[in-house]
Amino acid sequence: MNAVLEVRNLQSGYGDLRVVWDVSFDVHPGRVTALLGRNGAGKTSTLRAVAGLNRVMQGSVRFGGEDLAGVPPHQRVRRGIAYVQEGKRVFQRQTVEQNLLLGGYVRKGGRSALRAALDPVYAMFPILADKRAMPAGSLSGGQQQMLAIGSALMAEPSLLLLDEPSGGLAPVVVAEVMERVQLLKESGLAVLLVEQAVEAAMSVADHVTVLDIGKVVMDSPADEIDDLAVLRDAYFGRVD
Ligand SMILES: Nc1ncnc2c1ncn2[C@@H]1O[C@H](COP(=O)(O)OP(=O)(O)OP(=O)(O)O)[C@@H](O)[C@H]1O
Repeated sequence: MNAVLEVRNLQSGYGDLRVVWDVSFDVHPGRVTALLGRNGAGKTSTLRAVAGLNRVMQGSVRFGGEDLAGVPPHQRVRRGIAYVQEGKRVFQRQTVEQNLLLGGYVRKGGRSALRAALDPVYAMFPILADKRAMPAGSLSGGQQQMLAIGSALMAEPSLLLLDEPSGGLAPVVVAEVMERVQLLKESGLAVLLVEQAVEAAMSVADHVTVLDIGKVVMDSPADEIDDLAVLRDAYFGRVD
């Protein structure tokens, strides 16, 4: 199947500061591309460029075959790109359901369509249905991460950008979050996953792109990486 997202020779950064120097990868429907690399490698900056929050200085970001140059962030959401930022961005005082409804604000079709969109999200995350009337701030860290993802899904995206969903969570909770990512990809969603937790990312990844200092240092189908030591070499450079 054709790639839904094609990033080619991307250069991007903050103001005039360039931190992404040459990054290319694809994301396909029903597949997870994992963007890995050590702190400061440029992973978040790359996601932000795809979401339209950082300027593309060179290269291109194409979504559904169209170049996104000049398309502002909110229109990218409308076109089907949802971005779950690092650090569980939920509205703490609003209920779970209010958070989800806010996530669907870009949808067309009025109130009834918005409410109907809740059903598949509750089916994917039954804990959110159980806690729908609770303030989001009363949820555990893992549940808040599920809520952040659920809110993004309310916009009915075809591409989900996930920035470090494992951040600050216990390993058993990370495994639960990754199980949901697995289900999402099986439902046909294209997922671009940024992670520090390599093993968690590898549990769902179909393709792996490793960045260092804003450049791709390794690019491989996940099933060709049978030894995580290979990834470690890509992270820290071979000494042999
Ligand atoms: N708002 C900003 N203004 C200027 N420079 C920034 C900004 N945010 C990040 N940077 C710099 O851009 C570089 C890449 O950071 P980025 O956050 O993309 O890396 P990362 O791979 O996502 O790492 P981490 O997991 O630590 O966030 C780093 O050198 C960082 O200091």
